[in-house]
Amino acid sequence: MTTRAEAFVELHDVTLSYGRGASRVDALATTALRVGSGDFVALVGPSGCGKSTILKLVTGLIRASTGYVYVAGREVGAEPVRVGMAFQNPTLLPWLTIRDNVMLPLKIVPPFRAEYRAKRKTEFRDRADALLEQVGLKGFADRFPWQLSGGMLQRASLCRALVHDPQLLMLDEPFGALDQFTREELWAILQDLWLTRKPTVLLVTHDLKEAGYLANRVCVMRARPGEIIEDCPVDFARPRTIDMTYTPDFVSLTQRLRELIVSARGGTELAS
Ligand SMILES: Nc1ncnc2c1ncn2[C@@H]1O[C@H](COP(=O)(O)OP(=O)(O)OP(=O)(O)O)[C@@H](O)[C@H]1O
Repeated sequence: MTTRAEAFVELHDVTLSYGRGASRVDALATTALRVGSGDFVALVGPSGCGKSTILKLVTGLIRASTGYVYVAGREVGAEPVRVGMAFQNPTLLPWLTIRDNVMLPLKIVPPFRAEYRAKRKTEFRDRADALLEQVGLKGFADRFPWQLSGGMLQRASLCRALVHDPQLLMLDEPFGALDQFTREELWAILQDLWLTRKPTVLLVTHDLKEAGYLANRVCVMRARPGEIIEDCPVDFARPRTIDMTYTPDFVSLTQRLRELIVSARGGTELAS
């Protein structure tokens, strides 16, 4: 088995094609990506450039056509890695309370599963409640998902993604369905969660301001074939604020990212 020590996540000369023959889609051309432990990397680019494909490769949902994917120094799938995930749709279970939804990974993911059965439920409950308090949902633990707004559901979904202290947090457009004000509130909450826990984060987003606010690096991709065309460091001090997003340096970063995506699309207009 191949091992790799240096980066927490590494795509080493990976290509990925879906399907075969006439229906084959080359989703990723030769791609290299290295993400250090505790780093926060955003993937941005036009629709269909392969952002979600990279997340699927890193979680082991699909296998690279060529090349290797390493997570925690081992080929993906070789060793279980604690992963937390959040998507555009919060996907909470409607028949469980918010607290029980947040505790779900502790019932499923080893080693917590065994500990849960061994009656550490009270401790786990406190852990879920502390997280809910950190994201401003104190007092909502006993409610059901249908009783919460979209922004509150997404906060709960972040708690569920983090409750088992994942080494790797995968976020696929987690705030894409929310209004701008709620989204900005959640950026602050996610930054706070990341600063206190420091998981390695891969964030897929179409929102360049979101990428610049949250990430330490923004990887810009282009489509057909999908590839990373630029890896931009983002050096603004933490904790970042919404005011920072109006500074000239931040505006010029998002402008540059936008120009890269416009040229990657091969056009002069950008829809979003
Ligand atoms: N299961 C599949 N079968 C065939 N083609 C696929 C499959 N999944 C993705 N693709 C194709 O692979 C390419 C990359 O898809 P992917 O979903 O990774 O892009 P993306 O950058 O996440 O797009 P979006 O921003 O629209 O979500 C696209 O051309 C897509 O149509």
